[in-house]
Amino acid sequence: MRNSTVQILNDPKIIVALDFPSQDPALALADQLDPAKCRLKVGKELFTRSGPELVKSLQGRGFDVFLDLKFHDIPNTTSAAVAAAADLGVWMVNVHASGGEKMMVACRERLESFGADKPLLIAVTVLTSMSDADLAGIGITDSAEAQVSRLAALTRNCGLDGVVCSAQEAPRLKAEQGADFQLITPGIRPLTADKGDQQRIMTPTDALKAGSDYLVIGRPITQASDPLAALEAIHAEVVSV
Ligand SMILES: O=c1ccn([C@@H]2O[C@H](COP(=O)(O)O)[C@@H](O)[C@H]2O)c(=O)[nH]1
Repeated sequence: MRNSTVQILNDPKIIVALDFPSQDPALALADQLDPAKCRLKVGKELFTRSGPELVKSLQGRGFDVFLDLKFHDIPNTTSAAVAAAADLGVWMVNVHASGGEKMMVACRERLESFGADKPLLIAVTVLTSMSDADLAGIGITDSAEAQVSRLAALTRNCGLDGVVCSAQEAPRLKAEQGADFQLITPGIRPLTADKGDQQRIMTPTDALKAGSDYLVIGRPITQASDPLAALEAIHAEVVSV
């Protein structure tokens, strides 16, 4: 069962991406962090190495976990995968919106049996590492903003809780899909941080002002010389937005 205590008491907006190669550095960082100030994201590398046990270890430390495996497969396979994530008691799980309507509806329906313990189900629109030119390279001639808008509308019509998008798209999506449709935004970069491979970026404060519900932040925290200080600085910046 999901630990909902933290969620009831408060609603941390920062999700720290634990993009580490193994369990030890991930837990070492988690042990410095406060579940009242952040949630944690487990992605493909860490989950492939350390799996459900690592998720359980993080939950045992009081953290809500976003399992960011971006499932993209046929409806039967993907819905079984999100049910497996729900069995793990994660707070949030995701699929790719480009998997289409039948896949997303199958996932939502499969989670209904989990009742109040079901995780939030969200869909990735256009990866924040992609520009308009990158989209053209895969045959999508619309802008990233237009493609995100189209996939967000599809996601909402399928009854999911929200999308992963860039904070740059947040004002348009809030206007089109409503305030309750959750926007989870990676590509967050404090002014002094390296952009790295991200294309559609925004600062933490600007992202919240634009309408982001949750900020996914990895390297600006995990690669900082003092990760705890980096998180504290971002937390202090956004707590009053
Ligand atoms: O569109 C997307 C979807 C997921 N991500 C993930 O978020 C973090 C971002 O990490 P940074 O180090 O802050 O760039 C990472 O785990 C990605 O897999 C994304 O960036 N964009």
